[in-house]
Amino acid sequence: MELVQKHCAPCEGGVDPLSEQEAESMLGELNDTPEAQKQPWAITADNRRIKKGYKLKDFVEAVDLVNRIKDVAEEESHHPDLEVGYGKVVVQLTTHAIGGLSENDFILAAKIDKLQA
Ligand SMILES: C[C@H](O)[C@H](O)[C@H]1CNC2=NC(N)=NC(=O)C2=N1
Repeated sequence: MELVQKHCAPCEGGVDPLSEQEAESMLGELNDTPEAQKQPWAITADNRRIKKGYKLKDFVEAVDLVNRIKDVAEEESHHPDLEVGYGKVVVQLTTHAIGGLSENDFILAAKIDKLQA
């Protein structure tokens, strides 16, 4: 099943974060879409987060995207760290309960990519 069709599973710890190899493999799947061609997601140097910057027309469009991210984050009970500026939204995802990356991060990332106009 594609990442975008899956749903975030509750994660309360007790499992290992994804290994570097597992994370790289999921990143490949996440970036293998038209939405990710312009600007791909990247794994941060500490291997604990994935990150992507979206370019928008202006501040209003950036806040609009944040509002749509809010809805999907609440639906999935998984929440990104967001930085908003004029014409930009930077999204970072990690799974706090395990101190690193889980499949939930990649699922939410795939759903956020679909929100772009
Ligand atoms: C029970 C519920 O799934 C957790 O409290 C969620 C809430 N949102 C979350 N969001 C993110 N990004 N990481 C988490 O570990 C997390 N935990």
